[in-house]
Amino acid sequence: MTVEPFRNQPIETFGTEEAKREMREALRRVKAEFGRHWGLYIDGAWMDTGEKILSLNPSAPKEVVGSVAKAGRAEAEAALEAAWRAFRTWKDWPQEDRSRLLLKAAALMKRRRRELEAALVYEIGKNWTEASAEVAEAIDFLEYYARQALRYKYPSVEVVPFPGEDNESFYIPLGAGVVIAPWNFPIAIFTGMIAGPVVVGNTVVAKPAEDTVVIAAKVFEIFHEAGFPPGVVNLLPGEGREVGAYLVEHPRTRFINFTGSLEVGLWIHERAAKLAPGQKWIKRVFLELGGKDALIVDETADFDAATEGILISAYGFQGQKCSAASRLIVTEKAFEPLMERVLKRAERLVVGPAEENPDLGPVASRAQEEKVLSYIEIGKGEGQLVLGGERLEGEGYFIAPTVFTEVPPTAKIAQEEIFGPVLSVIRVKDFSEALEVANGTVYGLTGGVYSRKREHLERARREFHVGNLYFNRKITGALVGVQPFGGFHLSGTNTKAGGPDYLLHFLEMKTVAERF
Ligand SMILES: NC(=O)c1ccc[n+]([C@@H]2O[C@H](COP(=O)([O-])OP(=O)(O)OC[C@H]3O[C@@H](n4cnc5c(N)ncnc54)[C@H](O)[C@@H]3O)[C@@H](O)[C@H]2O)c1
Ligand SMILES: N[C@@H](CCC=O)C(=O)O
Repeated sequence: MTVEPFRNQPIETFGTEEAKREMREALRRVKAEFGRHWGLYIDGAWMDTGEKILSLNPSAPKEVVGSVAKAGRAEAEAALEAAWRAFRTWKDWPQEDRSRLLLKAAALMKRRRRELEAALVYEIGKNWTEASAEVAEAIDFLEYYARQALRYKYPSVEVVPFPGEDNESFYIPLGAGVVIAPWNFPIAIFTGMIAGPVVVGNTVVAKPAEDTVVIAAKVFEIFHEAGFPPGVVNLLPGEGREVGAYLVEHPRTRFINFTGSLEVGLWIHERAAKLAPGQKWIKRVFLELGGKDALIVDETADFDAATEGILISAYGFQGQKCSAASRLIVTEKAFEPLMERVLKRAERLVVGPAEENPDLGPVASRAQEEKVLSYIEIGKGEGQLVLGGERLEGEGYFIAPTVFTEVPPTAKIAQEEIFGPVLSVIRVKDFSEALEVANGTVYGLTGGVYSRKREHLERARREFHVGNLYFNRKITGALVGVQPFGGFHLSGTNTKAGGPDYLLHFLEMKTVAERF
């Protein structure tokens, strides 16, 4: 098999008239299919159930983007059964052939790129560039894991020779596992969490988040067209607490690949550790969870560059990224010049319906809106509200970019993940205190430093304890293969998605020794 070296997909910023025209056309086409219904996808076939999950447009929640059949326990059983049946043969496919299927899926995704971007705009409220970056990431996961998997081809492990014996060790897949995904990267994370285990010979039952079932169905149209054998990938939309929990506790679930909140992640960790009757393995559990990510700016920083990095990190996709900057830690001498710039730029940010490509679209759902507004109320008692702090006019879930200053490091809005367009600014006396505050939460996902002082950057490299640390740039938008992604502490098990070790999580090593 010959493949070109991996290269990241370009992200469209819609600067040209042609790109804008293409996107408007894609939005028109996706809107024309509003209300369409998809089934579950089990054992290579689409099937319906009596119940539906409706997907709403958060910019205009009266609009139904589409619906997907809702799975219950019977469908979960059927999907797991199909996945185990498929595993019997899929595990023995030559690695090149499995990789080729991912490359085919990537090619199909590229052909449908604008349509998928438009679906993200309507289903979850991403602006055009955020949508483009996410579809690019989904394609990257397919392309990257297809190539990485070739490293584990039989017999790939070097062992020390021993006289009179033939010793070999090789990797084998685990079995049928469950993928449970969040709504905030409903194509990239969803695709990546499926593609990784599957390409090395596992099979998967995938449960998308309830708010993003349409984009999940489109991913499965692509898997179907790519030609995955029946049962290798199965789509099981349903309620997390019902069908998700059922799959987590099921004795035939071999591994759980979860991305989502700390609360649900810890619950899964606990439940998956319990041996169910008939279960004969210890489930492998991967949990990629939340963040309370901090950007530090010191007095030597380029304040203009820092301002741009802060705004995109704090407000990109309305702050609904696990990597988002939700804390800004500023040294005393940097405070005034920096905050003057940040507030001047932030108050000019445009909030509106995602299809109009504003700086910020709506937050994802009514539940998100309520959660963010409740944190804003808490913040009013903890810091000084200097920008935003309110819901904006309009049908959609629009929240103004919000800034609180003089926030104590121990405040709730400086400790808990808000997952919205809210920035808590903490003033510190010097860089040492900045690092101490930055490390002072239960999370450890992303972080960043704006400084021109080499000593500060090197100190942060050693002492700022996060999985993804960025200097003099935004702290979001890790690129597949370039910045393997995952965090420390309660941010999760740090699988480093899009990194060279990711696929190993879904393999185990077998050793065979033969005495001659
Ligand atoms: N670390 C990362 O890479 C990363 C990436 C994206 C999002 N996140 C985190 O995800 C969170 C936002 O996503 P969310 O609101 O969809 O998270 P969530 O935990 O509410 O839901 C995630 C998924 O879990 C399912 N679920 C809910 N309860 C369940 C249960 N009891 N058993 C099994 N499944 C269950 C949901 O239906 C959904 O599919 C944020 O905390 C964010 O930081 C982390
Ligand atoms: N990997 C994404 C964040 C995913 C979590 O929401 C980033 O790097 O910004």
